[in-house]
Amino acid sequence: MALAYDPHFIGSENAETTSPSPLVLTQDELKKIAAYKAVEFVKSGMVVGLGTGSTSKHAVDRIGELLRQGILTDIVGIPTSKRTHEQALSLDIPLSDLETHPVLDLAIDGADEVDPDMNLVKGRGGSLLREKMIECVSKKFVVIVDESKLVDYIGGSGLAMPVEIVPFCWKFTAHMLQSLFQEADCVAKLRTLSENGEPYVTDNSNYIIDLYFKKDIGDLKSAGDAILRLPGVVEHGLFLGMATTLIVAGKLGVTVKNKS
Ligand SMILES: O=C[C@H](O)[C@H](O)[C@H](O)COP(=O)(O)O
Repeated sequence: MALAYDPHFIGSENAETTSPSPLVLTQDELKKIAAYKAVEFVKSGMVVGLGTGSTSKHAVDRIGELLRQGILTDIVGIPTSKRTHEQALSLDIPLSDLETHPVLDLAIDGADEVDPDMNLVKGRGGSLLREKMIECVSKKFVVIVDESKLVDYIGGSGLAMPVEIVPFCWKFTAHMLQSLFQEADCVAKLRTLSENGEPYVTDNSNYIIDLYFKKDIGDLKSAGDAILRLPGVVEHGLFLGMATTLIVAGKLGVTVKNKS
């Protein structure tokens, strides 16, 4: 049986706290706990980047709830995807964009992988470009994950590292990407829709190539730079040195780690 969410379960910053109950929390409950903890960083009057994905969804819901209760006021949200835009609209969160607010006070978002230096892989939900544009101009970027997202090294989950590319001659770009990481035994795959096998199209009308590595890709900055040098590439899902705070919810409690 899953435990009902208890906001008082969360402990203080930089401290590991234990759950008052031996019952096992579901992964979604852990995501919610991390998200609610992150929303404690949101103060009235802030411009806040609203992330995308199943973890961020809880944070956006919570911001909407606190606005409705009048606990938060004068919040401006900058959504990182069309999906989050719709969610925020449904919650009456006032929205704006980077052209009006080129600097954000805070952004909260999930991640697909987090390494010990707080480098991230993002974009398995398809929203990496808008996320990166918004999160790289946020004074504080709070990353929220359940403990399953922690890896020893980037690529360590064996799951995809997404790259957003233009649709024009996508097979060529996929081939170039795969060739770039031959030494890591990379396989590049076009992301497709499970329903009909058609290419997945991002909010920016692009495609996504998912890179799978069998070996460590080595220096992450060099890897990211090499990807960006390929002309058909728009952006990649490596978010290096961007996270300022990491909130991890695990079976034993919540950890808040700040960038050193
Ligand atoms: O494109 C999706 C985003 O980068 C998500 O933040 C990331 O995939 C994590 O998503 P979730 O919280 O659903 O695991």
